[in-house]
Amino acid sequence: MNGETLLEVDDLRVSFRTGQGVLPIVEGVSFVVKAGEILSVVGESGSGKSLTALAIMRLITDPNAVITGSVRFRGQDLLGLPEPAMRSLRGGAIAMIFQDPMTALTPAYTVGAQIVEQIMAHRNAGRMAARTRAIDLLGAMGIASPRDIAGRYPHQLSGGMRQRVMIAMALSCDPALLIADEPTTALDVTVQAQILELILRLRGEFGSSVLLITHDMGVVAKVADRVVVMYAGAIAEAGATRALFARPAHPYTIGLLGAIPRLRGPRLVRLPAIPGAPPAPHDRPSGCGFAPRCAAATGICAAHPPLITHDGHAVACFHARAA
Ligand SMILES: Nc1ncnc2c1ncn2[C@@H]1O[C@H](COP(=O)(O)OP(=O)(O)OP(=O)(O)O)[C@@H](O)[C@H]1O
Ligand code: NI
Repeated sequence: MNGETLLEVDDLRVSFRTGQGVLPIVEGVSFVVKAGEILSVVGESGSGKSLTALAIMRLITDPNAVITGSVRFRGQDLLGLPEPAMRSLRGGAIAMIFQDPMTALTPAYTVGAQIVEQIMAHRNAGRMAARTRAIDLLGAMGIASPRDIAGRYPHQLSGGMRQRVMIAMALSCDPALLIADEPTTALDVTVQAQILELILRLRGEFGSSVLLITHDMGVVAKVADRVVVMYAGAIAEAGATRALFARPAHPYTIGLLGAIPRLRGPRLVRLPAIPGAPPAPHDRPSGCGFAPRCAAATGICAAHPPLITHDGHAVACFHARAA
């Protein structure tokens, strides 16, 4: 890891024009992904994780979407890039994989043919060379008989195998950045672990940076170097995974980690998952989004807490636990 900044997201905002006015969803998110690192964005459903990723990739197609802020990849502003240039980045220097690989795979072609097409479209490779590389990649994904799998159609493969194929396809053009949105959520636990191992190995073997979106703190603990915790469209807390797990400062992170053991009678029990649910986008409070669910909330939380960074650990909470 050389620590160089690869992706820089600054005050990213995504809103939608609706009949009732403009609905903000992503409300000013900033983070960087450094070369060779795995950064995880974690948060409950509806916190704006996927829209953040889609905005970075310029894949929000809703004509009512309003996107502001800046996204820089290797210093280049992606939000202002002409679409043809953006298209050649996608699947090239920046690749994305989704929860459901079927959305990215075409049912009518064998998976081998799709990887070959991808390689030929983004690199100056002939069909033979592309085919060799496709087979090599499938092998590198831990697929025991890559030639056999390359000849199959997506629907002939298991969910875990399809996810491997999609990762192989994403890596086929040596992306500097892989954006993975809940890549293991649809898989059973064993396959989940295998896919995470695979993502972890990518950095070593391919040198890719990874922006990994998940709602699972266990996944974060396993693979992420740094983590961004999102709540109701904003960053609640961000920092190095180890520091954040050792000393979570935001009540939401503390809740996510189940980190406050409480004495109940003679037994030490963990608090259950955070009671309540995140606010719907049209129901978000004007101040701290977490306040309605927060045991520490007071009057001051009616204001929006600024994200304050200290030693690389950022927290947006008036009642942040001291580090
Ligand atoms: N085109 C749209 N118009 C209006 N609202 C939208 C649109 N697309 C998404 N949203 C809303 O934005 C919110 C955030 O969505 P997003 O998919 O980014 O959340 P997420 O954090 O990825 O959640 P999950 O864990 O469920 O994937 C959701 O409440 C969703 O309903
Ligand atoms: Ni999502």
